[in-house]
Amino acid sequence: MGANPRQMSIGMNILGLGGHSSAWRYGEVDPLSYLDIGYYQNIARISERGTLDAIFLADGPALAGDPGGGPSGRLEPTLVLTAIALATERIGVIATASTSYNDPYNLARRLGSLDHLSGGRAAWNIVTTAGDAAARNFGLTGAPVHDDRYGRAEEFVDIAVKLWDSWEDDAIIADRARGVFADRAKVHTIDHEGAHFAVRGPLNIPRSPQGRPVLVQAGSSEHGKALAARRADAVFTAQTTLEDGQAFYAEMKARAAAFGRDPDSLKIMPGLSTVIGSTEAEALARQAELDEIQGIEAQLGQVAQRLQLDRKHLKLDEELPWHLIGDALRVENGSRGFFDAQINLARRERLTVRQLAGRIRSGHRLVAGSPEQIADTLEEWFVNGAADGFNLMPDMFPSGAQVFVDHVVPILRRRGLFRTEYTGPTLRDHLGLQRPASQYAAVPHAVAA
Ligand SMILES: Cc1cc2nc3c(=O)[nH]c(=O)nc-3n(C[C@H](O)[C@H](O)[C@H](O)COP(=O)(O)O)c2cc1C
Repeated sequence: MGANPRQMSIGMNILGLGGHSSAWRYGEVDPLSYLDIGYYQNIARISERGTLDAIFLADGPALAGDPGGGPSGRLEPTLVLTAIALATERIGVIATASTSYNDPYNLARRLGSLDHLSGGRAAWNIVTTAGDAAARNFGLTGAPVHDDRYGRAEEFVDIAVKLWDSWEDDAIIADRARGVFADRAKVHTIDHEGAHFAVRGPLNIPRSPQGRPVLVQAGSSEHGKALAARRADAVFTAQTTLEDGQAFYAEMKARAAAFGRDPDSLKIMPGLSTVIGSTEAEALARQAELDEIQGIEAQLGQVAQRLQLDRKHLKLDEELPWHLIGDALRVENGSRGFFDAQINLARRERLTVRQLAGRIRSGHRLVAGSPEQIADTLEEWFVNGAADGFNLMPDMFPSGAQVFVDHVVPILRRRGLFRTEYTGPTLRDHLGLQRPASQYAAVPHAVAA
């Protein structure tokens, strides 16, 4: 019997009412659905019916964008994902949370609790949060500089892992007769003293069913890649061309190996924005209708924001103002990952601003096509060393998730590229990741009574 064929992982990224910023105007759901837990639970049930790996929620502790232009706020992810976990049985739940605007003990506790409540299906998408809007909600005048954000993030993640490990797997005894609930020698203080934090521990909940929540990292700068290579189980990334995807994939696998890790223990999951029709023509018509509703001005505003350019410098049918696009310093306040992905695409293909706006949606590669064409592009990246899986951003919910599950998943299954059923209860099972042991196992160091 040969080894199980390599199969892709697929996440469903519920971005508001859809990846297209005008989804709310299309009328498929009430514009306030992004505040209705039933809306999220419905998409999660559809995605679980398609045996997807996880529901993913992006996040930032600030109102993202113009409140007048559309539903730009977000409910707090761990609360939404708890309700999703209780409405589903297998699908994973990935919560984005910032290392810049949280503290390690409370966040480790919140995510550890989600992992317990979901039966081992939780993950943390680690971000450092670019932009001044969030900073100003926490007493700062602007975002901490990129290097400092990541210095804090590295220490933050190490503390969270120590806290999740602070109860060994066999710490719980629960012997009613003898009145012994846990083995004190297997519940450890972590005694962390670092540049940014001092945390004694232990965590006030035992180790979770999958050992620890899965760690996802989103951010493709040098610092982002270094953190992912050392610590992450998966990387959510934003490459827009197969070549860039292959280069990033090879680099990340090599970086993980350089930390002594099995390269397969780090899953590379590029984002993909989709518009799916029964034919390519139908998909393109749907995209054109949404773009028409949105208007080119709003699309240009998104390009300008991601490239940290003033809108007035963008000329619709000309190339980007290359003389204004500097080097890494320009993304001090943005995301290097998104910046590079768009610049590389525009430069390589000499795209006009209008063409670039039509190729990118929610910061990611946009493909509009039939179910076969969507399956083809997923297969192309998966078999050609550019992805272990994908984080999907359909143009609109719930129809965008429904059509993927009903028409693309069956094709992927027929091609042997995707599971037909869940083979285990935890998110680590879905992603093919090992269950990590506690770093304190067999360490003679008991918590002070
Ligand atoms: C694919 C991808 C997804 C991201 N999602 C978020 C998010 O949900 N919230 C957030 O604050 N930052 C998000 N970011 C930005 C970074 O995680 C983070 O804010 C960081 O400052 C910039 O990352 P980078 O410069 O390493 O790319 C994302 C970045 C990438 C590449």
